[in-house]
Amino acid sequence: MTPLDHDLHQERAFHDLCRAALTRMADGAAERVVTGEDVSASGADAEDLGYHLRSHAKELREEPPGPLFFGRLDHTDGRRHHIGRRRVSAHPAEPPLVVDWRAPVARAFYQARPDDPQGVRVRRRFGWAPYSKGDSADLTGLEDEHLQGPAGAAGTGGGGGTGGAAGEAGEAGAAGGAAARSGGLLAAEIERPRVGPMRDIAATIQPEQDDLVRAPLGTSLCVQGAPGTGKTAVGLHRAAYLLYTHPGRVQRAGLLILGPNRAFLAYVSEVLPALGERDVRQTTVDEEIARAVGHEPRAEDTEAAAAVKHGARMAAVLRRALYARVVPPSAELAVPDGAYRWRLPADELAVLVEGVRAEAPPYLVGRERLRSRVVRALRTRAERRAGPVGAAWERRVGRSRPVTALLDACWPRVAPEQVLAEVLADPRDPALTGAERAAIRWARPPRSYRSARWTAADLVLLDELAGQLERTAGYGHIVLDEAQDLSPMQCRAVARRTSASGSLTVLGDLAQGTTPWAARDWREQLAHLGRPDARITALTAGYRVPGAVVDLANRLLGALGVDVPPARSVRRDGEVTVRAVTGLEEAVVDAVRAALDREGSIGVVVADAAYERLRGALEAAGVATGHPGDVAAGAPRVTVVPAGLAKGLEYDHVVLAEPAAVADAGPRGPHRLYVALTRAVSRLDVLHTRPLPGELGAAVGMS
Ligand SMILES: Nc1ncnc2c1ncn2[C@@H]1O[C@H](COP(=O)(O)OP(=O)(O)OP(=O)(O)O)[C@@H](O)[C@H]1O
Repeated sequence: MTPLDHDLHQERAFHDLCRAALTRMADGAAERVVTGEDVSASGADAEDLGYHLRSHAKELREEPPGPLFFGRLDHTDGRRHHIGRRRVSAHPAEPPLVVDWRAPVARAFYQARPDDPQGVRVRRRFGWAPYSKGDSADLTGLEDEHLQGPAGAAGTGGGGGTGGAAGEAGEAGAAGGAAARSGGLLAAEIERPRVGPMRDIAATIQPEQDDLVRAPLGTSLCVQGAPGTGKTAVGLHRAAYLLYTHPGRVQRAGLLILGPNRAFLAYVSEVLPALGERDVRQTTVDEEIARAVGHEPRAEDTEAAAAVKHGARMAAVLRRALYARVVPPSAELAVPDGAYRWRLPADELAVLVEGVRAEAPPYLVGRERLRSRVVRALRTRAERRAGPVGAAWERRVGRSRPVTALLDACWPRVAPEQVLAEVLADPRDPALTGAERAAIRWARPPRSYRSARWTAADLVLLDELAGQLERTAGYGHIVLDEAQDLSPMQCRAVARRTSASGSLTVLGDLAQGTTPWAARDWREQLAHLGRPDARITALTAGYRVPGAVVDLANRLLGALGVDVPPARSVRRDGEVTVRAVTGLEEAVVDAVRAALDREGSIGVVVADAAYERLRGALEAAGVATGHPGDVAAGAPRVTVVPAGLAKGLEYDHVVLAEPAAVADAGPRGPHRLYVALTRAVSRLDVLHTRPLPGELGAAVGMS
């Protein structure tokens, strides 16, 4: 038996031990569900404890069948830790057999280097055969990196990793990235073909990513990351890390993941459950807003109207419209009280109204504040004449008809819909130009605000008004993906949902901004997000896109009008072909047929307007196609993706049909083309009948 066989044998036996321990943990948790419900003191405790035990037992039962560890640390002091996606222990009181990757002791797995070994002698990575539900995990290889010790330098022991990739450790990849340097198993994982939904990267998080994942809870971060640098992965792993590290605080305060669209959310939906976190809300900004305001968009804005409505000035416009109904009283207030009648003159009331208005509280808080100031003034008068009064008196006077009538006149209750309907029926705010007012003015105002048909941008404005009326309940932490695409008004909606002590993880790429209002500067966007001082970090090492594709995409950067560092790929593989063709449909069908001969997913990225035509051509040729984000088992391998939906998605093989049509679609067309070009994990086929758009044509000409 070779030393490698011996090690593999031992690790397999250890894995069997862990598997048995996990089964016992699941059985034990199930048993505690029963006893926990019996022994609790009160019904409420039993319910609470029962809930926690039940979800723990369920979690353990639902533990995916995959490998229970992916790494091992041998420390110089003799300690040894296996590291996996969740803690496994033979007994709760004993040290764990497998340490959760989020535990402080696991950090060195991601951060230790030969020049900073952090007490680690050997870092071991494991290679596992691909597995699916119902299979037991099969250990096929391992790879040791000696960070210190007799050899004194990094190198491999073992070998025989997944896909025969081990044994290449120490080789510096084209980009010289940490991943490329540190071995075959890591490179094999990064270059693995994509099938089904996005997977977690707990086994291969890179040091610069780990720094972001483990940043303290109170730190708001902004990650400017080139395509495929792992922004989304970092955001999701950070969410899992925060839930593990501060379970009480984060769960109580709430954690929210916001992504760009449903297809994207479907693609990433499996990552958190695979990391043991099943109860995190993942939604889009638009859906979150629609849910909060209780409306669906039922009308469309013109481009000009949407641009005005999404602009930052609308916050003040709405505020002015809302506060226009706060007016000084026209007469004195007189409140009957038994034999007395307490009075406050109009000028004194006007001072109270102005005082509250100047404090700028949320509108409805202001109304109540005015009520209590009025009552306090009445109380002073009453006590001067009739002696002390108590809380019951204050409550009675505060709710009396004259006081409520005064409030209704000076600081009336109002619904967000009412204010917005007034603004859109007759926009007058001087902060808007005549053209802007004309753009948002309703052509045919509805009879009542209740029957208004709101647009998507209107919902954002309703949400803004709701936030001006009452403080919005905030989350403890929000992970916001593709944040460059949010308008100032959408940013404000996110800011409102972050509690005062809460924090944000803002992920995005200014070069991938495709909405008309996409940000060009992070500091500005962060100010709209209410976190102007958030730490901005750039990620440039790309784990998705092969070097050849990155080089091509980087040539477009100059034309995108944003200042971002170019990406570099840590991948050693990848192919790009650019072909002028005469019939686009036939060329796409041929390219897809050829791609189907190889492993992995295939995305046909097309201009939005060409979606039906090219999808029809593929179906007519007998090629089954799926929808973006359809990651269910058995979904077709080929997806036709309108460029407008391509954001955040990835496919092994991308066929990009007619880049000029993608680039021509609106002022942000070149940014869309940049997104489309950077979806390929292994191979990119560019097919064109029209001349390639400027920068791309020049890049191809040069290469
Ligand atoms: N450390 C890593 N190890 C293995 N795979 C990684 C690592 N980091 C990122 N990846 C993979 O690279 C791909 C791109 O990651 P991700 O989607 O998070 O990037 P992104 O920066 O959000 O990209 P984009 O801006 O283009 O949407 C994913 O398949 C992800 O799993």
